[in-house]
Amino acid sequence: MVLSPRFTLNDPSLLLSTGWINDAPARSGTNRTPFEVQDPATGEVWARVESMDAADADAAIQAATDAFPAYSALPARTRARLLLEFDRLVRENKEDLATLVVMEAGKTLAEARAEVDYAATYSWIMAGEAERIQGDVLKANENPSLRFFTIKQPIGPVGLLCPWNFPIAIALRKIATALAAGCTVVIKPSPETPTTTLALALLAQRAGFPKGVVNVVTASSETTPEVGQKFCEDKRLKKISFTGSTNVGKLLAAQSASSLKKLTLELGGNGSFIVFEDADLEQAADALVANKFRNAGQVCTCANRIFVQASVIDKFSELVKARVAKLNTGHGLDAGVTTGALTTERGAERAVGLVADAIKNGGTLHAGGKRIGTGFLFEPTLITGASKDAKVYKEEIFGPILSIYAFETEDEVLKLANATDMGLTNYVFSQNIGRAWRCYEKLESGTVAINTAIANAAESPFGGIKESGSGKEGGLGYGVDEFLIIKSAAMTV
Ligand SMILES: O=CCCC(=O)O
Repeated sequence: MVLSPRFTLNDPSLLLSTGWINDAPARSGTNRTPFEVQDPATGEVWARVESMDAADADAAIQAATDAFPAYSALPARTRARLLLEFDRLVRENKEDLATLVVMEAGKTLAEARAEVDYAATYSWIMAGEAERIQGDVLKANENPSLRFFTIKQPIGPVGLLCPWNFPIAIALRKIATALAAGCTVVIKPSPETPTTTLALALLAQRAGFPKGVVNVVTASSETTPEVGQKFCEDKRLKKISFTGSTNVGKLLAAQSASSLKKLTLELGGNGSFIVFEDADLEQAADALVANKFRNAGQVCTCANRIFVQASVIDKFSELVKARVAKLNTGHGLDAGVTTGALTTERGAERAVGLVADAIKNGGTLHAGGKRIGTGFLFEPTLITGASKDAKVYKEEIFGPILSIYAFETEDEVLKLANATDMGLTNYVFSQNIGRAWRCYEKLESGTVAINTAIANAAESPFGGIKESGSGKEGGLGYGVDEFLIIKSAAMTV
């Protein structure tokens, strides 16, 4: 393990470099070379983590399978108490978890702390969900002597596949929901961000979750495809919850076909941020900059296509430009930094290509546009006037690049916003309540945020439509239902 001198942890035991199976550090059976974890802001390697493969995943799945009967039989209140202790430990270790998030994902410390707070809203709400899992009693409509019942039961051991952009929030959201439902888990973090997931597994153990309930398979970028395939094809796992790209989501769906596994897929977005001439433009500009440059733009719910009504586009663009000029890009642990790094080298290179393509397609660059330093830092970038042939319009940007387009009418912008295969999150800024409501109803996305950049919270069900995925996470009942089966009964009285 290489430990960067840039940081220390209050509890150094939280930094693990192996997988985690049956409540113990787990090495790969095939002795592969451990994979490297880079500091995205500098490119330095600061940790090496066990590279596990499909055979190691098999052992983790067996551990979750063995633990399932006893764990799923625990009273809901016991599961709730375990989750509350887990939640307490996450909050108690907030600084260390946030530091790990900065070091592996490249966020600023403020963003990483906010991510830990956000993550813990899921462990908190899921503790309550454990006790709210109930069934129904129904009288038969045609036959007075028949009664129907339903009970909800945990679906079984589950596989959780996580991305690198919210290493703690997405992992904890999935783990806590599965545990509330009574499922045991095998989780595979992204190769870029394994250490926060491992710290969570250790905290789950400290919270008292029984052996084998939470298992972690740390795969490298080389072994990730075989581990993903193993999760999908192995019949002991009854469900996969995946967050990541639409392409990988489609691949996992195809691989899961042989076992007809239940899937929750949180996939890519290409959301619109619509600013009408009757909007509070200052509020909309603040929200846009907060939304677009959060985590250097690497958020599936980031606005991708910014549509501004032609009558206010110049004024609005100036407001945005002034705000972008105040952003300060750098290492997330350094004071005064507002915008961290892209998490991967390929992300930074892609951003370079997207800017070049936007300029080739008629765009004017008003700010940013370049990589900085030795790592994967990229300047917050503002472009106007690019055509709709530009990749920044057609593809999910996933970087700190903001590209603004003009529209004339409500009908026109709704058509433009919906003309995409994606349907995750759209944003609408207008002081006209009727217009805002019409947009909410007509926009084709799982979420519509109105006059706010905050689209998600643990109490609100989150999940896309169209090629942005299927199923929900969080929300009251919705997220936990994804990890449950409904069993019906009929009885003569
Ligand atoms: O990148 C997607 C995660 C979005 C969220 O949980 O707020």
